[in-house]
Amino acid sequence: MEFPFDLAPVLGDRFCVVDQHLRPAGRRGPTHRGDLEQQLRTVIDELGKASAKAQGLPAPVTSATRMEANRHVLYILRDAEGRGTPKGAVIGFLKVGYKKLFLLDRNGAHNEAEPLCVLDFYIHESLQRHGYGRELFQHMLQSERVEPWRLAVDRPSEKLLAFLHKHYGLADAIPQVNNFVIFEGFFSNRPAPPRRPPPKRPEEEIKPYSLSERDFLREETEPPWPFNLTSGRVGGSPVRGSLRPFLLRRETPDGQTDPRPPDGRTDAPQHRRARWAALFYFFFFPQ
Ligand SMILES: CC(=O)SCCNC(=O)CCNC(=O)[C@H](O)C(C)(C)COP(=O)(O)OP(=O)(O)OC[C@H]1O[C@@H](n2cnc3c(N)ncnc32)[C@H](O)[C@@H]1OP(=O)(O)O
Repeated sequence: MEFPFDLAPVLGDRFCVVDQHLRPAGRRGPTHRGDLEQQLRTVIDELGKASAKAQGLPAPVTSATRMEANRHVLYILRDAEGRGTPKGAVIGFLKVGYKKLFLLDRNGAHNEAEPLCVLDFYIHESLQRHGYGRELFQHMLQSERVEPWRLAVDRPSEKLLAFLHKHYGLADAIPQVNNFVIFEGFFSNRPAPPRRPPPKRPEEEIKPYSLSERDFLREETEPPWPFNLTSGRVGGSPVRGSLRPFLLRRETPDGQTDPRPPDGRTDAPQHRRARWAALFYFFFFPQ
């Protein structure tokens, strides 16, 4: 949608956000320039008219005057590359605002709510179905920090219903008695989208396979004396005992079992059991 003036100074950024003060956040230069303000009013009025025409409405629901009278937010998408015209063009707009509404839930119960509402949405006819609507909608969702299923939509057109279904999976409308449409999930505590994974931790030193690590595991599985006497033999249950020869004992050349650990340490199981026994007596029979 083209205008007879350069749109860059009027709208500022490619995504231009306008509230009731009609002063785009990204606009550079002097804040009060009468010609720019007038041009912005023209842009808003013309966009409102084009949207009304596209929807077959008798009068625009968006105009500069209506913007000033309400606390709505207008997201305007500008063709920043100025393709075809050096003055640039407007691709479309999306208007949202909070409204107090009585809304029915799935059980037909009335709920008072103040959701963010989609009030007017338009992409120029020549650019529809090119993904601009989604780009604009997505920008709004991020700026307003709202999930799509928390929105109420004011009398959506067939095109908008198809759009919401396609891009956000919103299809299951909860019937209302007013003109607003809400979707399944509006009242639910649906979880927020998954968080970004935490930053990767710096590489840790890779620990070599070592007996000391294995000792720690073994001591955890074996209770101290006298609680390890239940299996009928000193040293623990048959299950734990079945692993023991491979873990702790070695065959000596004369066929006897060497109770020392394979690394030559003298911290054999019976020594540890003796220490546990001493501790047990110290605590339970201090005299
Ligand atoms: C609360 C309200 O504002 S209600 C009024 C909504 N506005 C209108 O109906 C005005 C006319 N329509 C438009 O301005 C636009 O089509 C919008 C704003 C609804 C969508 O913007 P677009 O840039 O076309 O959307 P985008 O390209 O990101 O997504 C395309 C999808 O939107 C839906 N869609 C867009 N145009 C149409 C269409 N003519 N017929 C059916 N579905 C359509 C479809 O799901 C389409 O996907 P598809 O092409 O695979 O079928």
